[in-house]
Amino acid sequence: MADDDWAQAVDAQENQITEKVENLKLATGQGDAPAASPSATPSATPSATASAAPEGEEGDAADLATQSLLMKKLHSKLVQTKSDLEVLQKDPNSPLYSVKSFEALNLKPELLKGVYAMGFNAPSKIQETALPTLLADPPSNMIAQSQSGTGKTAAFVLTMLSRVDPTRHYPQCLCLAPTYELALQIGEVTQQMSQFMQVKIGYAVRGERVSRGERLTDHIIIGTPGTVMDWGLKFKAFDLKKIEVFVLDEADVMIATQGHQDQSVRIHRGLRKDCQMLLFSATYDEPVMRFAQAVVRDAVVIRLRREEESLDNIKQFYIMCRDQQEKFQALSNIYGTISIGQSMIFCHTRRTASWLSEQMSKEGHAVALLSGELTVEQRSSVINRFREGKEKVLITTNVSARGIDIEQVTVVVNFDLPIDQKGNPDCETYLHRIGRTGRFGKSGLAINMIDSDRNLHNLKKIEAHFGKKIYHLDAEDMDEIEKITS
Ligand SMILES: Nc1ncnc2c1ncn2[C@@H]1O[C@H](COP(=O)(O)OP(=O)(O)OP(=O)(O)O)[C@@H](O)[C@H]1O
Repeated sequence: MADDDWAQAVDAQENQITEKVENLKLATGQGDAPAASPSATPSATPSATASAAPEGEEGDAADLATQSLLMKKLHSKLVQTKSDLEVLQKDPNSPLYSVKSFEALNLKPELLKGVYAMGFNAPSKIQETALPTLLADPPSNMIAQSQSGTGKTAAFVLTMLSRVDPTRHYPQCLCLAPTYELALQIGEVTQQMSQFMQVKIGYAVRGERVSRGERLTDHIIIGTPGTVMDWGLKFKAFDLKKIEVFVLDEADVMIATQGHQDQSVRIHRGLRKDCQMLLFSATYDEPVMRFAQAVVRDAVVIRLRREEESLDNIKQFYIMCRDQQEKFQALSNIYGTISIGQSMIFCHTRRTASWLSEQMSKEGHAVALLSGELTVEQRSSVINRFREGKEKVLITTNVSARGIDIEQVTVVVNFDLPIDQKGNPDCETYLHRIGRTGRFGKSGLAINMIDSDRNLHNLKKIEAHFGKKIYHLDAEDMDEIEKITS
């Protein structure tokens, strides 16, 4: 949809629902705005406690945001990738620069010092190509996509900090994130990187207020769309026309969050045409691209492909069972017969996952349970313990484990097959769950527990989809079980 169409649609919607939205805003907790209070002022660092995922079992917008936050917290190190970088620019003939060092970017010395203080020695793969373009003059717009942990946040924070003028005391950079917690994470990175600069960061998130007539003196505003819209458009606490860099982070999560698209487009319309617009996303599909095109014109597009997952090094089996109890029995036989390093077991619901974890613990297995009712902090601690090998078995639902990479896992058990909302086999999730067990030349093992004709039918569909045989395994036959690892 063209920018103007978007704008018209947004206006029409705005006229119809202004009042309803006001009411809704007060009612929703997720990353949105309180009404302005006449007295309070925004503090520099609001305290945050990450919330647990909502009750629903499969992913909704809030859950996507929780996943993103978890990823951010887990990535204490850069994800190194060998995958290809794809660059699309308006003028394919214009030269593309790439840098191998931060010095080559001619950063302000105090910013360079901050980058090194964070332990960054050299730019990551996406930063090598993105940063020269991001920092060049006149500024270019950019759409950048790459998986979590590859250095996107650091790239746009560096861009904001290199463009900000700390001697001018008004907001010059604006960064939108889908939730309160994600905004705070970006703020933390900004604070660290600017530790040798005199830069003030303001958080336009729920719980932070501006008083009527107040003019913000922060240099960088990081916030959620609803609050930013209120501060910028309704209360005029800062001038959108003075923003030099506008960042939309987590575009894919943003899209899934009700109302954020419209609010972002409205904020965008208040900016100057020559404001540098940047959009970052971990995925790059139709809705993300439509959103991107609505807010970022003539952008250089940089994409880092995800490393391919394949089933080539993975032996796949299925076991027929009558019911859940029998599935557990079969699992017990397998764990009792072959020596398994670390394994992940996927269940369809939280209830099954916690039941199974209880049963396995009773049998003496060191089991970790990763489940949706844990807070982000608790989840990242479960994952870190498992990574360190403190537990050998990680039992989880699909939602809780989405996108989590644990390289040392060699066995994946589908206690329940992955299915989509219509009950059809979810081949992509199947590949994603087990594809990582056979990476880097290691051989992996995938075991599927089947307890109905429907499941068997789904399994056959998965088999046909990938063109890779899934062998039947008799869980009562110990000799046969022993052979699966040979
Ligand atoms: N050039 C670099 N050298 C070393 N570490 C880096 C570099 N750039 C980023 N990192 C670190 O790598 C981790 C991931 O970086 P970053 O958060 O920027 O990635 P991201 O792609 O934005 O991930 P997410 O989408 O989860 O936010 C962070 O711990 C960050 O401090």
